[in-house]
Amino acid sequence: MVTSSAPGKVYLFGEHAVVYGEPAVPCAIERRVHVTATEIDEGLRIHANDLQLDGFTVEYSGDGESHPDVDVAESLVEAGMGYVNEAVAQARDAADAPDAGFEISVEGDIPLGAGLGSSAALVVAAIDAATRELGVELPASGIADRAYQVEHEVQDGQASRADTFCSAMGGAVRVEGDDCRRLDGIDTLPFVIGYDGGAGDTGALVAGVRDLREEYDFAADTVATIGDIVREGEAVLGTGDYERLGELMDFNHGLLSALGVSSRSLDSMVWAARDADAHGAKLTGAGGGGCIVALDETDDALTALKYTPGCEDVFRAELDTDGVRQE
Ligand SMILES: Nc1ncnc2c1ncn2[C@@H]1O[C@H](COP(=O)(O)OP(=O)(O)OP(=O)(O)O)[C@@H](O)[C@H]1O
Ligand SMILES: C[C@@](O)(CCO)CC(=O)[O-]
Ligand SMILES: [Mg+2]
Repeated sequence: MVTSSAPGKVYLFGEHAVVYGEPAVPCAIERRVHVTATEIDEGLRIHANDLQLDGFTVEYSGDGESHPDVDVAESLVEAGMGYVNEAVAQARDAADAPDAGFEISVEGDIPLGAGLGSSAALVVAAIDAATRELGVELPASGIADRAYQVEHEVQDGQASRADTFCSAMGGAVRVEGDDCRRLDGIDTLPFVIGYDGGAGDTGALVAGVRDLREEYDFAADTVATIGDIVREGEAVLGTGDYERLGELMDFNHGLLSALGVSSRSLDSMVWAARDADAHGAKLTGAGGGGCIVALDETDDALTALKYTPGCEDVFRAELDTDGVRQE
């Protein structure tokens, strides 16, 4: 039996534009998904107690046609099964053990579908735990690569390497197409996260941006401008100039909003943080609902968000310099 964990992330800059080859800077945060893998004779049995609806938890067999006997949206179940099935397939491939059976248990403290990269953390931790259980130790970069294949597959070809690379490596990273690297010397950033309790449909949101980009040259320019913000931002990152970083985050949020991926609750959390004198604030991840990230080393944005209608949870998220690890 092996347990591995991997962190979620926030985007300092660059989500959505990264899908079109612009750079992005995601940062791992100290919120993790833990996956325990135990080799069994055959098949795949999954325990996912976080996949809850109306008090039901989901347990299912990943093989065959059987679906869990609970009242959960089919799409949720399919996605959940897809991530674990494909992660296990990657582990079997890496260990050259095509028939290995697994019992997999998943638990985490990353809200699902909220822009904090729970799917990437799940896939990265699952590949690490399952390969180790089979006696194979992959380097973090190898896990990142395989985890990307899984997200790409499950999300119908609409995934960048950003979430999976960040979760596998930890820290602040820079991703531009296939070029992925860790940014050295960034140990701390004062992230405050506001969560509206909702979720966005990543596939639909990415498709919406793609359509706008195809329809309007100025939407394509907007995506390219996000790339300019990222290039400016990465130059500022090492200096610790939070004032300028925040200004660039604000600009990035405005452009994401123009691309149609913000929402009323995300906007009101962003404004609550700004009104409380955060250096800057923006949505993180696919958008549509879920989380915003603000930069503030005082408790002011934290307190303001606590009293913001539509904000269900607010917490500080330390930058996690550790990526995937065995527990
Ligand atoms: N702890 C968990 N247990 C079971 N399934 C999980 C868990 N965490 C994530 N998942 C799977 O990942 C899906 C969420 O992935 P999705 O990409 O939609 O959102 P996200 O990764 O949280 O946010 P984003 O990709 O915008 O950063 C869930 O619906 C579920 O299938
Ligand atoms: C919206 C997006 O840029 C980030 C989702 O966390 C999609 C991706 O990069 O795969
Ligand atoms: Mg995801």
